[in-house]
Amino acid sequence: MSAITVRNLWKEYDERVVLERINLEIAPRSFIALVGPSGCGKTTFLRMLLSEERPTRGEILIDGTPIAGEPTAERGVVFQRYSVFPHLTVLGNVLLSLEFEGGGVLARLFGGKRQKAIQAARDMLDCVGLAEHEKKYPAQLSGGMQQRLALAQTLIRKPRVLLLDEPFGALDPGIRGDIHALMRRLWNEENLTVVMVTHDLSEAFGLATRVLAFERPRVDPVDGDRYGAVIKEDIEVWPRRIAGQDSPHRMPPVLVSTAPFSTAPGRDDPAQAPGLGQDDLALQA
Ligand SMILES: Nc1ncnc2c1ncn2[C@@H]1O[C@H](COP(=O)(O)OP(=O)(O)OP(=O)(O)O)[C@@H](O)[C@H]1O
Repeated sequence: MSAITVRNLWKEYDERVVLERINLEIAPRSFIALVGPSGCGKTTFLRMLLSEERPTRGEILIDGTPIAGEPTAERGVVFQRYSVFPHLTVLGNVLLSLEFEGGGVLARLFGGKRQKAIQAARDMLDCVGLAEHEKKYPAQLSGGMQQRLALAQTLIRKPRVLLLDEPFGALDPGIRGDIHALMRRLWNEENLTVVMVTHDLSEAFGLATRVLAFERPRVDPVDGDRYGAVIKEDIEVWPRRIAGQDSPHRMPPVLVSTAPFSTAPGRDDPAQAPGLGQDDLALQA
């Protein structure tokens, strides 16, 4: 389960109303796309789901329980900017995520636990198509590969809710097709409810089960900050997509890449394999 309930949510910054009267029921394993004009509050909404921002009014519940006041492992996030650590290898980045989960930045895994963690990290890298690149550093990866690494870092912690803030916005169209296929597969295979902010309508309709459009319905000509955005449109994508039953051939061909997810060398491949890093915790087992 990972149903999200949003009740009468408002967000104001000083006198500025950004969002108002947001009411929403998100079913478990939905894939929600948030679209809308720049500045209408999409990222602010996502940050409230993550607890990086607090609502001015209203509440957010996951499975009927109000969300914790700070980010927790049940909610994972991937941003447009690459969030990987440049001085760690691919494997080191994923393993560090598990070590953080163990209890903050000072946590360390030892012995059998560490071996298990390394195996789990390798399995996750295999899942996102980076198994052959575990010894490389982020600078040696393409943009698409770095975003796959960011996804692996987040998913290794087994979040129930995955929050994506324009995660593929910086990728060129060919690579986006590959990572869309990966995203579709992860949503189908993992037990995830996904909320994704995007400016790309074809991405929204190509991946999501439901598209929510935020917009300011009222404008005060004297006080532009008086009214916030609301959910103006709430569109269920048709034919209906169901997690675990979705397959690329059911989707409108114009909206999605039909290219199968591939780990073969090519445009999304890095240059060279580097040596091992002395400071990489993953490789000190
Ligand atoms: N910490 C903050 N303090 C004050 N104002 C903020 C803060 N964070 C966001 N805002 C304002 O809230 C509004 C909504 O911002 P937000 O980033 O959520 O919009 P968005 O829809 O995600 O925009 P974009 O599509 O351009 O990323 C903007 O006017 C922004 O300036």
